[in-house]
Amino acid sequence: MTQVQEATLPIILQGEDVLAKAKTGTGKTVAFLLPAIELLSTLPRSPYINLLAICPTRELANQVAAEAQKLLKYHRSLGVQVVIGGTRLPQEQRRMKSNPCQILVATPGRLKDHLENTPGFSNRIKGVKVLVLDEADRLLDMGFRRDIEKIIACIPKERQTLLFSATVPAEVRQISHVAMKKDYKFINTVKEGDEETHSQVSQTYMVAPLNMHFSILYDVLNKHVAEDAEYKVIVFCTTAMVTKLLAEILAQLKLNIREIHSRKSQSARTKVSDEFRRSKGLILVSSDVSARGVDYPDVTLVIQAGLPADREQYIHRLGRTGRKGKVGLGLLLLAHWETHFLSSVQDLSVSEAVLPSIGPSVQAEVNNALIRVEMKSKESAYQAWLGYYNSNKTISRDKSRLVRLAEEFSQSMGLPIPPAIPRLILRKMGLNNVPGLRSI
Ligand SMILES: Nc1ncnc2c1ncn2[C@@H]1O[C@H](COP(=O)(O)OP(=O)(O)OP(=O)(O)O)[C@@H](O)[C@H]1O
Repeated sequence: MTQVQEATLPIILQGEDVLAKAKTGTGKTVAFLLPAIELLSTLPRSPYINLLAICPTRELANQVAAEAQKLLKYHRSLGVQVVIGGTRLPQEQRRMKSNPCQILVATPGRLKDHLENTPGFSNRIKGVKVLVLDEADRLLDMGFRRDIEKIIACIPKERQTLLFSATVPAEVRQISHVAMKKDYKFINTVKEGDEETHSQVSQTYMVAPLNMHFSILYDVLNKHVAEDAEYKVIVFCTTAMVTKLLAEILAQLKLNIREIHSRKSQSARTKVSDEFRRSKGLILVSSDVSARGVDYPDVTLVIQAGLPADREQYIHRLGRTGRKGKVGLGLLLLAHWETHFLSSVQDLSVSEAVLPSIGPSVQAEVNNALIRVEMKSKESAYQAWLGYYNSNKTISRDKSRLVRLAEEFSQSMGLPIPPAIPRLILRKMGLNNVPGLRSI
């Protein structure tokens, strides 16, 4: 057993509610599935759902269901099903009807959909004995909280609840009563004074002007690919559309690129995710859909380009490497005006790396690649970039500066004039009438 499994197993088996914090890649999934399955194996067979596990992303839900499937090898009478957004609802409804399983793994939106639209589902869910919130802090933050509260209102109060994450900010402990009994047990396997990240992962950051970022990324990736024949890299970007843009640029530069984000169809996401799990010699350019929980073995390098949403997201993204005690590398690439983020990770061992000197040939290659990338991708990336930084409290305070920075980003894509943005979108972002932005 891993440390978190050893620490939580006896307590969960006693029927207690548990909030557990353990570093990334240390086996939290088995830690909640194993005792939950043990409990289920003692229940009489019924058409009810007895274990409900909720995950913040579709890839993670698929992975947790696959892990459960493995653990059910010696419990043939138990079954697991997964319900996630982006797939056909009627298909899931038919599957649940023809083969009602006791274990359901779900993403919050689709689960709510079934509660509202699938006949008999709200009754089946009344059988829940164990509720798991995987990546609990994410599920309880503002983006998901309402859905989670609605779902919790539909399942029995008399149940066991398990919350797991690698990060448990103080606010999460305060609001955990939303899901758990007051006398829940908090199990923290990250020792006092120890970092929340792994010491075998070397963390560095670089600070450079935006117009150098694409060249730096290309240079760093090129060197890494040359140094490690078994390379397997994830490059995290701020938004889906910036992810798409970077994937297109790097693919033009002949790197072996795959792309994953919320604007891809779910079948494309699943295909890329499965391929990346199995393969080496690949670079996955990703939005935060891969930030948490997904277990891709042997990732050699994690790059975070631009400001991470917060400290927690930084830790989870970095945690895609260095899993199960393996070594790994992490690089955070920021512009000068993003360096305030560094204070939120100052207790982690993140050290500054020297900027690579970018030769004229690399610069020329990147410029050529930028010319070949479609205008539409650049326009969408610019708009998404503006939206992302506009939602960042520190940066959006000064709107005229925000517009200037967005113009820098646009120039870094080789555009002499920033693209125009639909008026409605500017209004939604609260940026209508801000000088320097063009609207259509
Ligand atoms: N007892 C064990 N011995 C060996 N390997 C294990 C053990 N338990 C789990 N694993 C494996 O360790 C890997 C990481 O586990 P898992 O994905 O559950 O980590 P995690 O702690 O949930 O990570 P994250 O915080 O990123 O979600 C998986 O490949 C899993 O199969």
